[in-house]
Amino acid sequence: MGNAASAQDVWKVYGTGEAQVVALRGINVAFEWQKLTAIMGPSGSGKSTLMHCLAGLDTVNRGEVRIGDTVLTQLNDAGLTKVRRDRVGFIFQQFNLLPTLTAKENILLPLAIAGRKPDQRWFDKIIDTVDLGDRLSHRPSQLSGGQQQRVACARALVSRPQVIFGDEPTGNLDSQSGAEILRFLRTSVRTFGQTIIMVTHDPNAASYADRVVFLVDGQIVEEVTDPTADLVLDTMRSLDTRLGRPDEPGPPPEPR
Ligand SMILES: Nc1ncnc2c1ncn2[C@@H]1O[C@H](COP(=O)(O)OP(=O)(O)OP(=O)(O)O)[C@@H](O)[C@H]1O
Repeated sequence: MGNAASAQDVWKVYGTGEAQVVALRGINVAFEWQKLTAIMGPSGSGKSTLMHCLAGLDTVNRGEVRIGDTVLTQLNDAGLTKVRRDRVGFIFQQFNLLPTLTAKENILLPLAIAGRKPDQRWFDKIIDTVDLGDRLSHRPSQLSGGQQQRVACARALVSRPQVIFGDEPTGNLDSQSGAEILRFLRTSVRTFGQTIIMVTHDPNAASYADRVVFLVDGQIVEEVTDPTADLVLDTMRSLDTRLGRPDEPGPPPEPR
């Protein structure tokens, strides 16, 4: 059944002339269905850029990005909007909840925007799993950071997207709240068959993943499966002493 998401020879360049930054240099990577995959790498290595390109939040200069069988890089803006609305979910470091809406309204907002009706049984199951039953009528300001992120996780899951993208989903949380979110993400994958791709700086967070891919300077240089935090940490350390920017950066990307 193919892959949940993939990038083939993807290049991303920001700016022009002196200010030009090549953020992605010919990325080839595929993400399996029903797996939790972490993307790691040093600051500035291109993790967020890769995630944004995979999720259709940003365009690429060259190469092909797919969600399922759909080639995102062939879609126009309207097509990309539809993919983002109907087929992917997002969890951000800053939670990104609307302050004037209750937890329940925030969770149901993506469905409301898409004009879809919530499946009550599925909604109840998610609320039960994130343990928010007694907080549904609270506004974000009345919730702790961990509770707000659980609302954001429920919001991402409620529409049953093909892929959920997380950008440092535990980056703003203390270790206990972070662990709750990570356990929840893993449960979503194992129990509900969700596919999740998350960017993280944290070896402990990455250890919850089925697989970790490592970026250095816009290239995928390593990956590990069934990682432990120690293995992730060792791999991160070994990256520091390996591949810097290649002498031959390859053909310059053609602007789209
Ligand atoms: N909008 C932009 N304009 C110009 N350069 C950008 C832009 N966004 C990112 N970059 C550059 O692209 C490179 C990759 O950035 P990106 O944010 O993807 O890295 P990252 O690995 O997610 O970093 P971090 O871990 O610090 O968040 C960096 O050199 C960054 O400065």
